[in-house]
Amino acid sequence: MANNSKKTVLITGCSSGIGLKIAVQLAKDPQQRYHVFATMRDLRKSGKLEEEAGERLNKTLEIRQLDVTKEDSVKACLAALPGQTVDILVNNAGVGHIGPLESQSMDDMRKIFETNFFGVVHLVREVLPSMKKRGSGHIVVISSVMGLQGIVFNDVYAASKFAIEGFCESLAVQLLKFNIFISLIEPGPVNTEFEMKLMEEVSRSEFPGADPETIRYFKEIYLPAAQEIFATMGQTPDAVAKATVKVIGMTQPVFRHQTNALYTPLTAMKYADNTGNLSVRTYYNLLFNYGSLFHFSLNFLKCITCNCFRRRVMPV
Ligand SMILES: NC(=O)C1=CN([C@@H]2O[C@H](COP(=O)(O)OP(=O)(O)OC[C@H]3O[C@@H](n4cnc5c(N)ncnc54)[C@H](OP(=O)(O)O)[C@@H]3O)[C@@H](O)[C@H]2O)C=CC1
Ligand SMILES: CC1=C(/C=C/C(C)=C/C=C/C(C)=C/C=O)C(C)(C)CCC1
Repeated sequence: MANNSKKTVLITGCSSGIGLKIAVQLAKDPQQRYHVFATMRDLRKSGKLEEEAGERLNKTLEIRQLDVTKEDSVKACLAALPGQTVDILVNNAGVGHIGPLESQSMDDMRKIFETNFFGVVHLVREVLPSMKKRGSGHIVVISSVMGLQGIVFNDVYAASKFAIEGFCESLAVQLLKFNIFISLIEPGPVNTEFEMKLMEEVSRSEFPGADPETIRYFKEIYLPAAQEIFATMGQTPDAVAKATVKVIGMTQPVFRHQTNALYTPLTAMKYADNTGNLSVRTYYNLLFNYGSLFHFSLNFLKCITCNCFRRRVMPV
């Protein structure tokens, strides 16, 4: 049972990756400020979390079942919490989706939104009344740099993260009146099972409905470049969890936090040029024209922030 002096934290998607690490770091907080309910949709996957929680298991960390796309599961999980209250809600559960748009079914796309958008909306809607009544609360969302800047062949995934950013940006203003904070954590690439799941899906698909030229761009240009980006600038889930735990510990939590400083020049481009052409054309050039020149090494990040590159991308 949660100790009254501790804050109750509910985290979604704790079977692996970022969610698992946030749960463990909060449960091991040196000041013992948190009682963590680490949830997952399939309890058969609890082994890794149990192992990492160690002696904190069933003390400051309890594991519960929760599928964010299932109404009954959400209701049952919240009803079983001590006092049916959540002080800090961490919406981490999410699924990726890549590939040519023409080969994706509408059903596949809806499933991405069911988890990444409606899954969050549903939980927020459920916890809000009691947070408002108590005049306190913190809602954390693991969004993405793709909630700020789209990436080629990630069209629907990026759209789901843009959607949640718009939702939070709108809601945050009203909630401040109730002393409830929202924080969007925006990681760049993170080396978790997320990417492995995508690669596995891609290896099984023959991309029905997509033309050979698009399939070639996806497989021969995008995929190797993306893999190199993960290898060169990918963060560990521990690093993203550490940044999230820091935001959770703030007395006045920030609304946005990008976890990867190497990636910020890429998200900043759209604010540097209102027409949007700078970012669209820079991504185009990085992918199709300068790939071999830059080898997608970290140096390109320095390069795209310099004026000579800007003049080449946008000649007057
Ligand atoms: N990895 C990356 O490069 C980045 C990831 N993110 C975001 O971080 C979050 C965590 O991803 P990450 O740790 O990398 O990936 P993982 O695949 O390791 O973790 C995703 C977690 O979400 C769970 N999940 C998926 N669908 C549901 C559902 N319907 N209900 C409950 N849980 C569900 C998974 O459970 P199960 O094991 O059952 O599938 C898993 O526990 C996601 O929101 C993702 O969009 C943001 C930026 C970059
Ligand atoms: C930066 C960059 C690329 C890839 C970026 C990737 C792959 C980002 C992944 C982010 C993730 C996985 C976020 C999850 O939410 C390209 C298009 C290869 C080329 C141009 C520069």
